[in-house]
Amino acid sequence: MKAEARVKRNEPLPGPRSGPLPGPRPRSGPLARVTREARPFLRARTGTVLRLAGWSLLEFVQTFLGGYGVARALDHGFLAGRPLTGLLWLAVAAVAVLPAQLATRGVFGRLADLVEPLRDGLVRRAVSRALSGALAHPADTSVRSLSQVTHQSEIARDGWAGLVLTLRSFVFTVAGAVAGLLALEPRLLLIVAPPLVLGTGLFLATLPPMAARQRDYLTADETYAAHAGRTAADLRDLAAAGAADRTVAESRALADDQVRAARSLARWSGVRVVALAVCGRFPPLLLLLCAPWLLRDGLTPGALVGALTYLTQALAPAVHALMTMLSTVGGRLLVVLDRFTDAPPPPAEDSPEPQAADEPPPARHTTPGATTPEAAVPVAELDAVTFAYGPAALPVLDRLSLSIAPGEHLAVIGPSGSGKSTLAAVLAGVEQPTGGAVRWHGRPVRAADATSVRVLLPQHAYVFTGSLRENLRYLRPDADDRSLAATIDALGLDPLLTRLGSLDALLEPDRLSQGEHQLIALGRAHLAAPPLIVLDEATSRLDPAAEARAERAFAALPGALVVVAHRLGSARRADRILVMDGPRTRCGTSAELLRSSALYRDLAGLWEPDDVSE
Ligand SMILES: Nc1ncnc2c1ncn2[C@@H]1O[C@H](COP(=O)(O)OP(=O)(O)OP(=O)(O)O)[C@@H](O)[C@H]1O
Repeated sequence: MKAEARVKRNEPLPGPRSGPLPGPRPRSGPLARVTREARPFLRARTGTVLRLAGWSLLEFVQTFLGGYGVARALDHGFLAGRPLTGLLWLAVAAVAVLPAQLATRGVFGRLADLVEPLRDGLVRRAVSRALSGALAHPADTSVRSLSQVTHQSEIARDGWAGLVLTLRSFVFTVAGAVAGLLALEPRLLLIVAPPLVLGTGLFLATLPPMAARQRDYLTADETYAAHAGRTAADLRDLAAAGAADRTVAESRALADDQVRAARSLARWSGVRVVALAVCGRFPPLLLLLCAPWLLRDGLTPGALVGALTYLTQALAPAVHALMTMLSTVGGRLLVVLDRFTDAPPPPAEDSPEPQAADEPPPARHTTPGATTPEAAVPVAELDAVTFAYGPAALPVLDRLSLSIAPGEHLAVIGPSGSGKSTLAAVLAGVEQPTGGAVRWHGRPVRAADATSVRVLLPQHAYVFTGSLRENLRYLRPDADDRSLAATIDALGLDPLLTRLGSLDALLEPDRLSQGEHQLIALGRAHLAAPPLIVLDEATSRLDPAAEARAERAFAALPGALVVVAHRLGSARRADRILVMDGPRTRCGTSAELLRSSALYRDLAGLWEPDDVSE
């Protein structure tokens, strides 16, 4: 069933074939991709486009009469000594505004037929993709799909509506102005056309690179945000694993990428401003410069003023509106539409099958409580430790004393908020106690000893882009292949290794399940084999059998193991159990706790029977 549900890489998205932007993602720029995919959408709506054009003709008439009326009012009216005729022509120019208002109503009526199908198609596509993604990546939650169904499809709809309105208005205004200039004096076109064509050409030339830069910028921004989010979530693990420097270097490189992308975008924006100036400001300037020569050569003053009316009242605002629209909303629209043309994510291989945990627990290297000189010194010790998250806060740990022998396996249990994670952090030296003392090997905790004495693994596992070998050897760079193989075998990492192909194949954290993240982090700690390992929900994404296997693998190491446990089975595997219960906190074997701790009796009764079975 699983194999059937897979989605092939670059397979066309399921969903409406006639909907907008169908098909796989070709290897071209975002503008070319979106244009190619938009063509069939527009072709299917030729009738709507023609009706929009029909209404827009009224805008053509308004523009044409705006300049022509002024020219005639001057030449045939006021300058010819016929003020009434002049006023009549001005009235014609003014009345032409009324049908244009009618056009606006008609245009808005038709607009919905062009805009809503786009939105519906995008939503259908995003939902299809989310469903395919969910089948291919059952463990993933797709924030992107949610954003596409809601936010991004709305941006696309609004952007598309704005673009249609502006583009339509631009085309008919320019056509009206050109027709007016031709009617007044064709030579006028020769003067204003070159800067118009040059500016428009320059502007159009900036579209593809701007679109690509905009996408680069967005990608750099998203990559940085994703990295920052992961870093924040894994902060404790990063600190515990001594990966701070590496993380800072990665963040810096990503921030540099972002700055580079922003600079490049800004450079192209500069070119666009120049295009706007050439297109909008140069034509009236040129016309004024040529005015003396034109007037001497027979151009009437009315035609000159009419031409200036076209350039300043119609052309310049239309060019400005179009360029502003394209560079703001247009850019966003392009990027959003391009995202919808993305191929669905490649399928995850089948997750590793849960490992059977039927092998007997391996022999322990060190017996807790043994009387060797080494065992006499606890690997970690809390001496009347008090810890509060602020001067006025109630202490989470209140004069807690605890001693962990080398090789001992301790499980920590308790209700939510009872302080299990806090204890793990204090024990691992990540948090400093407000009172009492924490000692490792009988000595006060020193930051310098951190990674050599203990590894703390919280729920969010730290996995970086690189090979499996690099990830596993992170805390022990000199580990040889035999040790690596032993760790892989002990933790059940073989299915992942088989899928990757080799220890040196590139491992991309985003393509791994959360369980695989945890297995890699566990493998790293296992290979390092420090004197103390603290697992704080570090196996929460593993099934009970894989969790049991991991805990047995750690228990087989010579170091001590402290596990914040959420299953009774996990607690029962330990040599001792610490029940966090405020002033009634108790520590002992399961049999002892059944007698001494009411909370343990309750928890043991509440936990599922199959938790105990393995
Ligand atoms: N960074 C923090 N700042 C302030 N209070 C905190 C902080 N972290 C934990 N606490 C509080 O300290 C108490 C103990 O939290 P802790 O996370 O150690 O409990 P827990 O037993 O591990 O809980 P859970 O099983 O839900 O993870 C809780 O009341 C919690 O709200």
